[in-house]
Order: sequence, then C-alpha cells, then structure tokens
Amino acid sequence: MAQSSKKLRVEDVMSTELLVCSPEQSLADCACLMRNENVSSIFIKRDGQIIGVWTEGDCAKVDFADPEVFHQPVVNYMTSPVKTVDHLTQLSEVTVLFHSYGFRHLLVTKGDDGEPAGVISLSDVVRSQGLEHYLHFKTIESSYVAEVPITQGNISVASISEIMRQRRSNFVLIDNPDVGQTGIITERDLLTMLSRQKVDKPAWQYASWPLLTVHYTTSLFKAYQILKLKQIRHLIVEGDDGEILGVLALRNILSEIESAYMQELETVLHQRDRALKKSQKNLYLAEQIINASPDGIMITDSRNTIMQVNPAFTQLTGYGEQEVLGQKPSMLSSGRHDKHFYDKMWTELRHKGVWQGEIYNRKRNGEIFLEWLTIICIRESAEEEALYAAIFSDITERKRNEKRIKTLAYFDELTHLPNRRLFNDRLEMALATAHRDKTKIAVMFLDLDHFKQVNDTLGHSAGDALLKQVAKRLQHCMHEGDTLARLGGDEFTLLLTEIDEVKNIHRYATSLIEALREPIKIGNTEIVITTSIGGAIYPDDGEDAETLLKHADIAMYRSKEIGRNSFQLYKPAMNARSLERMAIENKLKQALKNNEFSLYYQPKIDSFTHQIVGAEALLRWHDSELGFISPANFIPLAEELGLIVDIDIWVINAVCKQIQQWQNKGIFDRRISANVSALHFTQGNLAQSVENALNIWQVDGRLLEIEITESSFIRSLEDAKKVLKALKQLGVSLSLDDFGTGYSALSYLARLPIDTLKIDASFVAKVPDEYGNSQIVKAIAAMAHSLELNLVAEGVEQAHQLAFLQELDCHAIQGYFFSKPLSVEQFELFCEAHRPAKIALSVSS
Ligand SMILES: Nc1nc2c(ncn2[C@@H]2O[C@@H]3COP(=O)(O)O[C@H]4[C@@H](O)[C@H](n5cnc6c(=O)[nH]c(N)nc65)O[C@@H]4COP(=O)(O)O[C@H]3[C@H]2O)c(=O)[nH]1
Repeated sequence: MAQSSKKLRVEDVMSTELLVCSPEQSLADCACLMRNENVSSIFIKRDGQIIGVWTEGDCAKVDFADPEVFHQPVVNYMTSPVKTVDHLTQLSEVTVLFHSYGFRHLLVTKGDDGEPAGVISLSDVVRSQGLEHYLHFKTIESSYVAEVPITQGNISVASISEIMRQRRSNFVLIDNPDVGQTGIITERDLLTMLSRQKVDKPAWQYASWPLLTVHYTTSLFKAYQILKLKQIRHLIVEGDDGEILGVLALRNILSEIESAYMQELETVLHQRDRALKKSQKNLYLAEQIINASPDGIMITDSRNTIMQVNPAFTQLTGYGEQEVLGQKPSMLSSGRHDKHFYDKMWTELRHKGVWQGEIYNRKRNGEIFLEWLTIICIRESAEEEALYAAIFSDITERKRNEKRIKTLAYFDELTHLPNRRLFNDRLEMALATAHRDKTKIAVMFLDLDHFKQVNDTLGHSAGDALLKQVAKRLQHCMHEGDTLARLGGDEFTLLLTEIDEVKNIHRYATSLIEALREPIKIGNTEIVITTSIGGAIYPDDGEDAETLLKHADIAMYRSKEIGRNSFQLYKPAMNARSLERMAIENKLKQALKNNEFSLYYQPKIDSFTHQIVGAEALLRWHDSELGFISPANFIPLAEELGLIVDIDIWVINAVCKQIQQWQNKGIFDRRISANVSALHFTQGNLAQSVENALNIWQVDGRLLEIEITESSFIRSLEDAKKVLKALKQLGVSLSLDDFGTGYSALSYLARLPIDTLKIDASFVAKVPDEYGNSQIVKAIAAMAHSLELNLVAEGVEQAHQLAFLQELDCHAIQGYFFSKPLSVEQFELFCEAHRPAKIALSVSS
C-alpha cells in the first residue's frame, strides 16, 4: 500500500455533493435528480434528518409493469437507516465498515451532532488507493462473469428488471437476431427509464449497442482504461473465435482492486498489530525497568508538572506518589542553589536535550541530600510537547567515601595527621617558597624511644592508643603553618616554615620533648614514652626534600645514640655514623650464617667463700671489619630486625653444648645462665626451643638457667606463666634480670615460678654511698629473702660494694671485682684457679 495513502481520511476522497430529496418525492424525480447530478445515490431527508438512501442499484427492485411506479414516493423504496461514517475516519477503517455493513455507500457526517457532509462509496475508496498497477498483472479471464443473463430484445423492461432481481445482476444482455447484435441494459439504464417515466417499448429499444468487446487475454488494466475512456461500465468478453464468453463489469474490476486493497490492508493491519504488540511489550518493559530501577525517576510534562515517579523516587525522597503527582519538582528544592544555577540547567537542557550534574535536594523529612541527576528531554516529534525524565541517585554516601579515600590518601588513619605523601607535597611547596623568598625552613624527624617494646609487650592496640595520644600532645606544640605528619610506625616528621634563628628550633624541639614528659595512661597502665628528635635546616643541611629528610633522620639516630629523649641538629659528621649503623644492620643479618657469634662466660661467685657458684653466658659478635660489637648495641638492633629469636636459640644451644663439654671434661658442672629476650615470649616458643637444646646436647635441665627481664610478663602474665612453668618442668632454673629497673611488682613475683632475682648493676654501682639506691637494694634483698628466692648482684666492681651486699646476705656476686666475662679458654683457667677441693653438683632441686 502506497505510503501516502496510508493516512488518507474519509474527507480526502468523499464526494461533498450530497444529493438530497424529501421522502415524498417520486422515484421519477429522484432518478431525474441523480441523472442530472451524475451520482449513483440520493439521500432522503425529513425534518432536517437523513432518514434513508436510494441508489442506482435499487432501480432493479422497481416493478416497471406498474404504470404508477414513477410517481411512487421514494420513501417506499429507500434503505433505512443510513449507515454513517465520520469525515475524519481513516480510509482503512472505512473499508472494514463497507465490508461489515455490506453497503457500497456511506453517509459522511461531521462534528458532534453528525451533520451530513458528503457521501463516500466503496469505489471512491478503492480508486483513491492508486492500486491500478495491480491490474497489469491480471487478465480479464480471471475476472469476467461467464454466467450472464441474456434475453431476447422483444421482452418488456419490466421483465428485464425482473431478470436482474432474480439473477442478482446489475445488467442483462439483449439479443437481437434481426440485426445480428447484442446490446445491454444496466441498472443505470433503468434509472434513466425511471427519470423519463416511459417504458412502453420492447427492451431492445432501450439497450445500448453495439457493445465494446475485448479479447479474454486483455489485461484488466487495459480493460479498465477502456471503461474509463468510454465512460461505460460493461465490456463483452469474447473468445478466440469471436464468441461471447461473458461480461466484464466495472464492478468486477473494482472488486479486483478491492480485494488487492483488502490484502494489502490486511498486511498493513497485521504489521500494525505486530508493531502495537511490540510497542506494548516495550512499554511493559520500560514500565518494569522504571519500577525496578534503583535510581529515582521523575517524569514531568512541558509545564513542569510531575506526571510519574517510580518506587525508588519514594524511597530516596520519602515522598509518596500521590503527594507529588501534579506538583512542581521545585518542592524538592534544597535552597542551596541560586537562580543562576537553575537558569543554566534549563538553557543546557533546551539546547542539548540533556543535563547532568550534582544537585542538592531536600527529602520529605527535611534532610538535604546530594544527588547525581540526569534530565533528559523526550520529544517524539517537533510538534509534540516535550516531556522531561529526571533520573537521580543519592550520592551523599559516595561523596563521603570519596572524601574518605582522599583523606586516606593524604592522612594517616590512626592519628589523622598528614601522611608521608601530604608531608612531601607540603615540603616541596615550602621549599619552593623558601627558595624564592630566600628564607629558611626546618625539617624534624621524631622517633619514639622503645616504642617497639610497648607494642611487643602491651600489644598493638595499646601501641596504637599510645601513638594517638602522642600525636595529640605533639600537635599542641604546633604553630600555624607548621606540619606534623606521621610517616608510619612511631616515626613522625615536622615541617617548620619561617625559621629566623636556629636557636628557635632547639626551643621547639625541647617543647616537643617536654610535651611527652607526663606519663600517658593506656588502660590501667601508665607509660612514660620519650622521643629522639633530629633536625635539618634548608638550605644549610640540604636543598631538596630527600636530603633534608635523610639528614634529619641521621640526626635523630645520633640523638638516640647519645641516650635518647633528646634533640640533635644535623652535622655533616653524623653522616658517617649513620652509614656505620646501616653497615651494622646489614652485617648483623649475615652474622648467624657466618658463624660470627661466640659466648663469653662471667663467673658468679659466692660472696663469702669466693667459690664459683655459676656463670652467665654473654654473647659476643666479632665482625671481620667492625671488630667486637657490644651486645648492648646489637641486641636492640636484632630485636628491631626480627633476628632475636634465632639468636637466642643459637645461644641456648651453644650454652647446652658448652655445659655438656665442660661436664664431660670435668671442668665445670655448675649452672650456666643464658639471656633470653622479652620478645621470645611473644614471637617464639621458648620452652620448646630449650627442650630441643637439652635433648640435643643431653644436658640435665637443672644445669641451665634462663635469665629473663620483667618486660617479658607485661603483655600477658598468664601466657608468661605457662612458658615459665613449662621451663620449670624441664628442670630449668629461672632468674629475673635487671630487677629494680622495670615494674618490680611484688604481685607477679609471688605468682611466677622465679628462682633468682638479679639486682641491676645500676643500683649496685651506687651503693653504699647513695642513700636512695642503697635503700632500693636493701628492699630487693628483703623481698628475695621473704619470697625465698636466690639473690645475685651484678656489676660488683668494688670491695665496699661487696661488703654492703654481704651485709644484706647476698650470696652470689657477679662483676669485675671477681672477673670480667671470659672466653672459653680464660674461663677454664679461671675455674682451674678457683677450683674448690671437691666440686659437687650443687644444683638445688
Ligand atoms: N660496667 C660493668 N659491667 C659489667 C660488670 N660485670 C658484668 N658487666 C656487664 O653487664 C652485663 C650483664 O648482662 P645483662 O645485664 O644480662 O645485660 C646484657 C643482656 O641484657 C644482653 N645480652 C648479652 N648477652 C645476651 C644473649 O646471649 N642473649 C640476649 N638476649 N641478650 C644478651 O646484653 C646486655 C649487655 O651485655 P654485656 O655487654 O655482655 O654486658 C654484661 C656484662 O659484661 C661490672 O662489674 N661492671
């Protein structure tokens, strides 16, 4: 079907010349009118209403034998009621109507009161479709009527109309053998006869002849052209020998076109149906998607009135559908955006058809939220009004996360101080400014002293809590424009801008050290933490961030070396020291593998008999390049580097091996103690390591003593108790080293299976002259006696110290007064010299 005809309406093809008559008008008058107007129907009107229709086709129903028939009122012959169709109806629908009514004419009406506007016939519709091309492909053969009524020309017209009625034909062929011709009388001829009011001659007199003939193979298109050209409605169809095969009526051609049209129409309707189904499906899908969308959706019309919202809209804004339909979207306005913002949005929307951005809106409960909004202008065609679909999601949480990510990227999560990245950024900026303005800036490096011990003994959460409080205290010392950052662990950095005098930096550092003077309470434990600080100045100690930080770090190590809790400003000489430390670190990592460790033994002497009652194994590290390195220096480093457990295990094994050897050789069979790091309690399996060593070297556990420090119990007394008990079960003796310097709480001394207390050398050094110290040593001795513990004093160098300790009934003495720690060979000689008359295994059971 031609695209252009698709949307044709009745008004486009109808005939506006509506022929009307009164019901009383005679058939002859009506026929006359119809002939004059050359139309095939007349409408009968009464009191301004169309009440019926009389058509050319109705002529055959008239009884021409009745001489009065011409004067009969048309009302008796009309068809009533008249079927109507609105002038705006589409042609496709009209065709359907023609078929369902079985009529060939419809009255066209207009407006609400159905005023007659014209008439439309099936021929009008069919002709308007431009389907003549279709006729090209068909020949008359398929369309003509073979069984046609044919009669002699001498019969009456009344008989002719009778035949038409009976044969339901709109024509009759008339044969006239006298002239050897065939003529035709059609409904239209009957109409003419009615209009002339005369039918007294034989039929032949009214027939049209000669008839135009066409061969049966002629195309329908050609036949149609002939009919149009000659303004006739019938053609005789002849065969190959000129014999009459039948008649081809215009109506036959029209019904051919009509059936083609109907076929086309059916296809179109089918397609339309399919399209409708598809669009219904799409509509359903869209509806489902809108309803299921997690994004809020609001549709407004061109007057900006809300037409539709989805469930997510209600969820996000708190407004129910009924509360918002018919309202303006401004009801969601937060008041945070000015007119300019909305003007810009609308301009862009009109210009591009879409707007996207962040916008604050207000929920029903008054809460303001940030949404990511997309508005799309929907317009089916340029003439149609625009609709707007607003799709939004609440991005308040996302923004919060973004901010958090940003914070994480630039701030330390624990202390909320700037992190290394932000510190470096600020340092770079400060350097650029200082360079331009020729001013000085300072960088400080802070490291908490013995922080690792807090972490290892009290646990990480205590360590974290401590760091937080330290950060707070340090922050209080900050001046405007300064930056305090946490690099990680217990390392902090400080950037001081606008330094006018170097002494100010010292003052600043002192204030930081002072800030930590007061103990920090973590749970029920009070912790005194100190800090070692190093500083470097731009441009004196470095011109770039990396150098300045490196030099501040070196200065900080220097400050640790000189006793911690102090500040050191970088000096070029320090560089060498820091390199030295790095070298030690690297070498220490290799020392175990390279067998660079050995043990020295310091005898423990009976203060009264001066005989050897035991020995302490002390670790020595000899590096081929660095020489002898003191355990006081490398043990803390080994703890830091995580090497201490392996080193301790090596010592325990070496001691057991030595015990076995000396025992076998009959040189020494007293108890030997080995030092064990507090970290061994948390990082290793001490009892298992000892048991293994005893088994390997076949040593009686009673010949081994383990020296531990108080920090071993701080983290968990219960856990420590388990380890100590397990050691006791192996027969191993337990000694508490450095007693008096740590927590020295009586409570745990009573609860733990300790055998010996060792009075720390720092107290012994000051007895008996310093009153306070002497009192402490006396108290320790009294405590040991009351708990029935053995007592050993270490660091005894002087005779008066020995005398003081003898007074306190301290039996075992360790110190230079009797002997320094000795190599194996030296110790064997010492034993030889101090061998009692008979050395028996003096292990207390
Ligand atoms: N001024 C003075 N000092 C004296 C005197 N008598 C002994 N000393 C020294 O005092 C320290 C006693 O060991 P400590 O308190 O356990 O203190 C030890 C101990 O805590 C640790 N250590 C030593 N060997 C080991 C070991 O094998 N394993 C572990 N984990 N730590 C060890 O290193 C610390 C230092 O050991 P050393 O340098 O050998 O230092 C030893 C010893 O040489 C004296 O009369 N005057």
